[in-house]
Amino acid sequence: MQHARAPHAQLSPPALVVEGLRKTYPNGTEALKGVSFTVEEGEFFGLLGPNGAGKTTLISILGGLATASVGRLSVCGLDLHKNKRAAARRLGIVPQEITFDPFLTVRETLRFQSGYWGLSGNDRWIGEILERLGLSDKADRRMNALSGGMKRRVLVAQALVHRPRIIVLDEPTAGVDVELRESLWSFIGELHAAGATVILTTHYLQEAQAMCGRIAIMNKGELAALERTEDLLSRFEGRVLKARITGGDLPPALLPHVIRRHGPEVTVRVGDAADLSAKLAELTAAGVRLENLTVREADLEDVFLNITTSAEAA
Ligand SMILES: Nc1ncnc2c1ncn2[C@@H]1O[C@H](COP(=O)(O)OP(=O)(O)OP(=O)(O)O)[C@@H](O)[C@H]1O
Repeated sequence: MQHARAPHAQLSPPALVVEGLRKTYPNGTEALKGVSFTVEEGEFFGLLGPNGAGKTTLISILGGLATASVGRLSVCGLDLHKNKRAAARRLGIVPQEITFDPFLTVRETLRFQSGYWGLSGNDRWIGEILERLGLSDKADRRMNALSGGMKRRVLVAQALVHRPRIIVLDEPTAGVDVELRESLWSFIGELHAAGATVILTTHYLQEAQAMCGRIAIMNKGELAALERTEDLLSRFEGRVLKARITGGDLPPALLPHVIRRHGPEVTVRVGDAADLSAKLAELTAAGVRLENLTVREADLEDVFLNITTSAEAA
C-alpha cells in the first residue's frame, strides 16, 4: 500500500529540510551527530532506527520541545528558528508521550487546541476527526476517564485540528489495538492522498514497508541509510534462512552472512537456490544440525538489522 507522491510535489519547497543537526544533552549524550536530509512535500517518509538512535530527539527539536546544539531545520521553506509560529502551524506532531489537561473533555481538548491555532468554528472538522478516530462516543468524557489507547487517539486528533501540511507520527501505533491501527492508517492514508506529507517513526517495520515511499535509517545519532523503500529492499536481494543450530557452530565462512543470532537461533542471508544448497552443505560439513528450518524472502527487518548491526560492528 505505498502511496504515490502528491502531484504538486515538484513545485513546492521541501516539506522538511534538516541540515547538519547536532544535539548534545547537558549530560554529554550526543543524540544527533550531524544529521542532514530532505523530505519533499507529499512524501510518506519513514524515520527508523533502533532504540536511542535519535529519532525522538529530532522530532522534539522539530516540535520546539528541545533545541538543537548546531544545525538548521526548515519547514515548507520556513526556517524553524526564525519563523517559529508559521513553521509550527504547518506541522502536526503526534508525540510518544501522553500529556493532557485531565479535567477537559475530549471535545474541549480539541477546541482548546483549535483556539491555540486561532481557529474558531472548527467544530465540523473536529467532529470528522472524532468520527474517523473512533472517538465520537467519547467526545464528552473527561480525559482522565479515558483508557490509554483512547488517550492515544486524542493525541492523534489533537495534532490534526489545524489541518497541518506535515503530519509527524512518533510511534503512533505502539501499544494500540488493531482497530485503531486500521482506522489510523486509513485516515492518515486519505490525508496523505489529499496532499499532506507524512513523517513516521515506528518500530513496526512491516508498517513502514507498507506505508513509506522513502525510508531513513538512523543509528546512534547518524543517518545510516536513506533510500526509496524498494531500493532499500533490493539492496538485500535474496532470501534468509532461519534455523536453530545444534551439534556444532557456524563455520567461519558463513559468519559474514549472519544477520542476527540469539543463542542457537540464527538468521543467515542466502542468495539463489544454488547458494542455499552450498550454504547448507557447508553447515553439514561443519557438523551443524538444523532444526525448525525456514527460508523466506528478505524483508525490511532484515535490511534494517543488516544496516544497524554492521554499523555496530564497524
Ligand atoms: N533528556 C535527555 N537527556 C539526556 N539524554 C537523553 C535525553 N533524551 C534522550 N537522551 C539520549 O539521547 C539518545 C537518543 O534518544 P532518542 O530518544 O532521541 O532515541 P530514539 O531513536 O527516539 O529511541 P526510541 O526508539 O527508544 O524512542 C539516547 O542515548 C538517549 O538516552
